[in-house]
Amino acid sequence: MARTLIRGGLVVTAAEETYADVLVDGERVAALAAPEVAEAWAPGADRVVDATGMYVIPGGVDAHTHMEMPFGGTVASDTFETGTRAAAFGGTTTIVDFAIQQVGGTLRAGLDAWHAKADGNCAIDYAFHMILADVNDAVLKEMDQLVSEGVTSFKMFMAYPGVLYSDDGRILRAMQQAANNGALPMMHAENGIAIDVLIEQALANGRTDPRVHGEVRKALLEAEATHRAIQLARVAGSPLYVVHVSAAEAVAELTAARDLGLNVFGETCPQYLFLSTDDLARPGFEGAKYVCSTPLRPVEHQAALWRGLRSDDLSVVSTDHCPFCFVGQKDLGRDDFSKIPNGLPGVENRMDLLHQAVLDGHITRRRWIELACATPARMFGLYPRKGTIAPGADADLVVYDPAAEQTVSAATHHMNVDYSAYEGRRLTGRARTVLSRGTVVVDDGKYTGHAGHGSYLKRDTCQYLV
Ligand SMILES: NC(=O)NCCC(=O)O
Ligand SMILES: [Zn+2]
Ligand SMILES: [Zn+2]
Repeated sequence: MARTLIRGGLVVTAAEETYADVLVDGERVAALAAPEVAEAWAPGADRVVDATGMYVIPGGVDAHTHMEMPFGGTVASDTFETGTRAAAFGGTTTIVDFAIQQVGGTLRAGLDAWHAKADGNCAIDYAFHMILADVNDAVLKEMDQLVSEGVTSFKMFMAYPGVLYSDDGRILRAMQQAANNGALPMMHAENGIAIDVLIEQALANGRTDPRVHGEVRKALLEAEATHRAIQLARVAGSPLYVVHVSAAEAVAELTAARDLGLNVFGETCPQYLFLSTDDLARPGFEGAKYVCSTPLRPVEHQAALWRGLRSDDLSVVSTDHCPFCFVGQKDLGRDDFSKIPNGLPGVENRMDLLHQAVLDGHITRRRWIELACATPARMFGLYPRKGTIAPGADADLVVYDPAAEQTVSAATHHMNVDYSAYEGRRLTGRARTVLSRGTVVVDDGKYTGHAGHGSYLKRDTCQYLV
């Protein structure tokens, strides 16, 4: 089993920052050691990585991706192979993707289909949540089985009527089941029925361009659904994780719930922190590149999101990576914004954007690691195997250069999509060397991993409950 020594870096975890050498034995971290101890270990090492002037951080855990997701008559453009490779370049070493139940189908069939897409193709480790698209008695029983197989979180949609939507009764029943089997319900909280009325009215008035997507998906309808989801979870006695929170009013609902001591958690995504309705309103059809749901909000909402991230009313930053090419995919909605496939690319950019947030004073360095590595690992039952650097943990490690300058661009990114949502943005900080279970998968800008290195992770239940 190969031994690696990572020498001279500042080890940053959610819990502490310390100068230490990291000893890796095979797939695991063996120890964090003082230089004299590492010195004695070094002759037996197969590889020594010089991390002087660098941070050594846990690999990122992106708990919200959609590789190869079918949506709006097309399929998200990153495969598990291309998407996980891009994630590795960006310092993310674990993804939790969403398997989807077909309406009328079983959870088993949905999960098997996602295993078939991912198996043998991933550059980094991966796990699955399950999307419940058709809750019924049989599905409720199947949920228990999935929990025992390590699929311990279930996403439901209050949005997208006729597609992935669940009504309140179905949501309540699934939450009751989760209250019994330990699973974590996840919610896409937007009032989709009301939004569909506003979409129809906008189109009837000839308003077809991308900016209207942001206008009809109102912040109040995100807040209303967030409130309703929280009350349903209280009635069921289950915890709740609200995905891709974008509106200040929705953060206020989470704050109120958390002030009551409820097991209610919020996630936001880099696009809501760094982009806004100004991007949706770009000239011509450019705004289509920024169509996602929940939508980008006016820039004023960002302050509430940053505040929520500092106060832990928002506990996780995931990407909701769901890329669609501008040419051939986003343009399905050229004459009707409601036909633009929803989703943004970002799995490669998350760690760097959040590091920039550290430099900009929004969050501390340790909070960066907490939001992007430790808490998602805890939330989804992967800790301490993932999300930290400690003896016995998987050696998913990033040697991070905090001074490297980069200009984000589709010309240089590794995601399989023809545009970058952050094109031209200058960032300081970049992953230099990335290890996944002890194997160097990215080395100084070069990919050294391979498809199939990534393993499926069977997850425990949520480790973040109060
Ligand atoms: N978010 C988005 O726009 N697309 C992916 C599906 C979802 O998460 O709702
Ligand atoms: Zn969603
Ligand atoms: Zn999503």
